[in-house]
Amino acid sequence: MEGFRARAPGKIILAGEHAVVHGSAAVAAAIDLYTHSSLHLLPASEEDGAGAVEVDLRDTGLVFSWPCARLREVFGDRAGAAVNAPRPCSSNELASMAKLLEQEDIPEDKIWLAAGLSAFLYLYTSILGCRPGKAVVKSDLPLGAGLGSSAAFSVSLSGALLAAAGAVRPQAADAGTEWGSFHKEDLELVNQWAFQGEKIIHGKPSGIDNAVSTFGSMIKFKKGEFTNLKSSNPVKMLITDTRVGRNTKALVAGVSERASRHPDAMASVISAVNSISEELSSIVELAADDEVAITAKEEKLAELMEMNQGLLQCMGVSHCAIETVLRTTLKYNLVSKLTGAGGGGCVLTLIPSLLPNSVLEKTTTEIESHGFRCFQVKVGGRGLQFCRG
Ligand SMILES: Nc1ncnc2c1ncn2[C@@H]1O[C@H](COP(=O)(O)OP(=O)(O)O)[C@@H](O)[C@H]1O
Ligand SMILES: C[C@@](O)(CCOP(=O)(O)O)CC(=O)O
Ligand SMILES: [Mg+2]
Repeated sequence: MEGFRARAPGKIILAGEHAVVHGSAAVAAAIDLYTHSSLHLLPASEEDGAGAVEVDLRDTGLVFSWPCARLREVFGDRAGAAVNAPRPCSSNELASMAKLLEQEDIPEDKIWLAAGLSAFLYLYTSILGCRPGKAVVKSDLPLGAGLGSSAAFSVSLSGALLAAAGAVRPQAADAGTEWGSFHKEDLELVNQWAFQGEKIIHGKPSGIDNAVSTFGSMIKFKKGEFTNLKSSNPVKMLITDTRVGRNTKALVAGVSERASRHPDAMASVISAVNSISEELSSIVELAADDEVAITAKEEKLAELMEMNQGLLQCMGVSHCAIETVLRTTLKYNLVSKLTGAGGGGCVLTLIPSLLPNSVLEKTTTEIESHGFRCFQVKVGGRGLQFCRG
């Protein structure tokens, strides 16, 4: 039985989250934590309508399965309908999926999974129709913590599903690895489908998370368009997961509500964030080849991150756990900002290249004494990759 495996990275947002939903520029980079999706198509049974679509969500320990006949009742038989023309999920389809999922007895403490399951069902049936198959999803990322697990989920699933449908052609594996990529136009198709999945999970996504998860690297993103940033010096970040659960859809909606209550003030906040992202993106690309130049560059990045954090607070998306991390790192002269939707989740701390290891260790120990979890990631790596098996 042939298998299709895809992995897509999570991301950090260095500047511009939330404001990017309202048209501002933002800067994001892929990180070396991945969501893996694998897919096996099962032979269609002779008896029409037999077989099932199953998804095993390893991070939650839950497996869901729907008879193909039941899926045909909900979605119709749209096999191969418009694989090359991604289209949004209609409100009728969303309502039908919600009804289908009501019968699943999702545990109350995992009810947030319903959004991911709807995205799965929509992507699966849109790309492959209602034919039997089994998908397994597993992630290195904390889910719902600001590191783009929803985009990595939609991108890796779209990659595996489109490869199984024969709509994209995987390239040969890179030397020394089992992973290869896709041609640029294939990545664009994956990205468009993944955006439809993000819409189901986020409500009103900007598209930055699925773009960086698909294409990798570090990007400046504005109104659906993006450019690659060539960072000549590595950007080192400490990530703190506050472990405070939150939901991107609710936070994005909260910022929009604040914007409709205070349109002029919020327009100024969004415009200030745009200037910060534009300046940050040009600083990232500056070539700094001695210690003095590197330090000057890092000081500017830190100051911009600090200003961005202040504006995120203005938008109402900080949290007391985030503020605790900010206060702790400030004691060691280090600057932090939330990343992703905020309201809990993860915080970034810029690690200057000359920072003594002992200071980094002390900072980490003190942050973790509050019950938070710290880790480091590689920034700006590959996007979606694929292998068979
Ligand atoms: N590996 C996964 N397994 C199941 N659902 C997932 C997975 N990754 C993401 N999701 C879905 O995405 C949602 C989290 O997305 P979101 O609130 O945008 O946070 P983030 O993208 O920052 O992790 C989860 O509630 C779930 O519905
Ligand atoms: C808040 C936002 O800018 C980023 C959300 O990222 P995450 O889902 O919290 O990883 C929303 C978006 O751009 O779609
Ligand atoms: Mg998300």
